[in-house]
Amino acid sequence: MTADATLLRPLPRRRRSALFMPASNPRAVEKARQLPCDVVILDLEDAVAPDRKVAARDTAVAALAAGGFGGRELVVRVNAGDTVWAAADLAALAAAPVDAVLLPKVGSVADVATARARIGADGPALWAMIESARGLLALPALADAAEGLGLTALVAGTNDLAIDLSCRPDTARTPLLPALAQIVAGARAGGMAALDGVLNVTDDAERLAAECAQGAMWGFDGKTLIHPAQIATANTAFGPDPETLEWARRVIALFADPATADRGAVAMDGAMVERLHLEQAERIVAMADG
Ligand SMILES: CC(C)(COP(=O)(O)OP(=O)(O)OC[C@H]1O[C@@H](n2cnc3c(N)ncnc32)[C@H](O)[C@@H]1OP(=O)(O)O)[C@@H](O)C(=O)NCCC(=O)NCCSC(=O)C[C@H](O)C(=O)O
Ligand SMILES: [Mg+2]
Repeated sequence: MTADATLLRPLPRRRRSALFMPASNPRAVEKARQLPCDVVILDLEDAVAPDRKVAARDTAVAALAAGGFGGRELVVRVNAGDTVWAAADLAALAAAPVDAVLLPKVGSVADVATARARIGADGPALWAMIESARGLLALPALADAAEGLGLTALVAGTNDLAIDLSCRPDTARTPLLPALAQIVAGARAGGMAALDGVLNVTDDAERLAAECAQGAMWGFDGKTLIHPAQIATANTAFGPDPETLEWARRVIALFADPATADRGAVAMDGAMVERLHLEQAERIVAMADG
């Protein structure tokens, strides 16, 4: 790839922190307009009781129309395709001012294709939760179909996944790690973003920091969250640390220097730096700048 071609590639959005909230909770939705999360996810699925589903959908649509979320990316998680609410959820969001619609319990390309048919070819981008064994097995096919279906992000649903796999996660999430790696690989293969699953515990800052660092290490762009108190930790963990940012700025400067600008590979601090690192460095700086 040439340097010019590199510059033509779109930069990804910052998705360090993606806060879920029940769309049926107007207080939480109101609060989200001021919170420092990158993504707001209004939930119509598991956080909403069956008898409040229709009201929650109406509240979500009204909240989107009212706006006031600033630069935060706006996402609505609808009910699963095999539920009585799915078709009406998607119809209500087809022309809504929403950045993406998150589909839970995706187990096949057909699940996404059905949602795309219901919401329309010109409807919002679709995101898919991978939270079952079938979802994991569908990842290569989902990566291949992503562009055609407007599928732009994969989200790990670690609660449902642990139940479906019948595994017993420890605090280090040991039995889930192969699945998390598969989700990141599927997302990258399909040109999609990858978001890590939630931590249900809201009063253990050390555990949250460790889980965010783990998600960042495994390649996720950010983490889905359930409480405002989790946002700052995710923003720090998924943003570049000062050392990485400094490295990136120096790589950019190196390739801008007339003495080395026409080189493919240069030595810096006793290590090889190539043009692929220049692209990486430009992305790191762009993400840090927001
Ligand atoms: C987990 C909670 C039920 C806790 O609620 P609560 O005890 O009321 O929290 P606090 O009293 O500490 O709240 C303090 C203030 O913060 C606001 N708040 C709380 N949570 C949120 C939120 N998520 N977004 C916005 N604002 C929030 C409260 O309103 C308080 O405000 P104030 O009145 O001004 O003091 C609750 O946090 C909650 O409902 N969280 C989200 C639950 C959710 O959306 N779950 C679904 C997504 S996760 C999932 O489904 C997993 C996945 O599918 C998988 O399989 O893994
Ligand atoms: Mg789930």
